[in-house]
Amino acid sequence: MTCFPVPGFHYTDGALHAEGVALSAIAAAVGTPTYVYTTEGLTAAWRAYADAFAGQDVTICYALKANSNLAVIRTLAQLGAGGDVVSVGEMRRALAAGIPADKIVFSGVGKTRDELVAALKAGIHQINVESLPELEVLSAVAVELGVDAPIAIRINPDVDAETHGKIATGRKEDKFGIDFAHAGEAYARAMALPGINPVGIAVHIGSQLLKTTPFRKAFGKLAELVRDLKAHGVPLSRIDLGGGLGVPYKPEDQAPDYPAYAKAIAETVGGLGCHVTLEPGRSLVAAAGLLLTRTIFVKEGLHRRFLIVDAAMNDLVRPAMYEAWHTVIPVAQPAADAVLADADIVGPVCETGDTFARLRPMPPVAPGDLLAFLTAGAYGAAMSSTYNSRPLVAEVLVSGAKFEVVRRRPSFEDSLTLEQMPDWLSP
Ligand SMILES: Cc1ncc(COP(=O)(O)O)c(C=O)c1O
Ligand SMILES: N[C@@H](CCCC[NH3+])C(=O)O
Repeated sequence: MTCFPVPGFHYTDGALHAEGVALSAIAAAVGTPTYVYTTEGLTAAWRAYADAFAGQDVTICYALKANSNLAVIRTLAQLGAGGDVVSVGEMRRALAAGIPADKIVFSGVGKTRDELVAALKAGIHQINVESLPELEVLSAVAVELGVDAPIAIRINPDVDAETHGKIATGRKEDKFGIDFAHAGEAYARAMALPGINPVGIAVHIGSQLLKTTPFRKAFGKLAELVRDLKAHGVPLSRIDLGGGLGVPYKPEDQAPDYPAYAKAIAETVGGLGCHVTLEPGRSLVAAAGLLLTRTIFVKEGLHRRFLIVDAAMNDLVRPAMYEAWHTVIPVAQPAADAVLADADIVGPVCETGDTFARLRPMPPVAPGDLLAFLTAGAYGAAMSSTYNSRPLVAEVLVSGAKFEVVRRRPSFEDSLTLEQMPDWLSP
């Protein structure tokens, strides 16, 4: 899978379409900036997992943090996905979108007592515990509620995921999980505590991994640990291998090899008699979404040509936050012989970091032209904000020739509803 074309997005009759819908029609109806997701893209991403793991006993819990739009979650839930959640808000979204409680895993380094109470009351499949203090609080809460908490302990395997430093999570200096060396101690405590049922073990080494080698390394270490723990009487029956499989963002990026990933899992943890859970986020939703934006101005500077668009870092923060690349293409298909010229593609926010691309070879673009930022379905809308008092970006889901606004753009009045003026400032 390269970043374009991908299932769901294509040029037809010189115009970029999402399935059977012209993106210009969505822009006319909904305005810009708007995220557009395709059912076809979501389904294709799901199928890649289903095909790779056919015949293996694997549950796929979609990591809602990548895109927590209810319609996106429900589309994946209807294909068979469970959910991986990291807050009570995500847990409630998963339930509201139709994911049954017994297919929900709760991850995260800092769950509050209230969140643990909510998770136990909802009767979810598993809580992935990341520290001894969390284990103690969970035990107390479970005893209070009169239930047993099914848990996995997240282990930090000290493996470099070979990804961007800000999204690597499995090195010893990272905040996630319990050190490999303290795993035995953690399980001994879990076995001794009332209300704790230590059924599983978990690992997640990072995000946007394009190679299988770091996974193989981490899963191999985990397998050794599982054998050792089982030999010491820990009743492990579940292994949660997290998410992390990447997607090609740049045309030259090599798409991850799903069969090799499935093989790495089978060959490392396959023979342990444990049920395997995966928590993919990005790889299920990234390619299924694009950010549709309109060019406001074209500014010819002395040193640069700037395409100033109506999307900004508050709508898609990945380039500002991780120097991430998103391929940008015009909605009107450029002529085959169009001459490319370098441009900086920037948003209106008052930060130099509000730059989506520097010196990007682009075909001719005029004010008013629509552009699409590809591979934006993951960590796009989910990380959007209202910085500079810009309304939250709208989201649209397409299915065949139909499209629907699945999150509307808030009005200015909506944006004021959470604020109030103290009496002493009344005129
Ligand atoms: C515990 C956990 N599971 C799953 C994911 C999903 O990762 P990705 O979107 O890279 O598949 C993350 C985010 O990196 C995570 O922290
Ligand atoms: N937000 C990151 C991924 C973080 C993964 C969460 N653990 C991105 O956009 O690439």
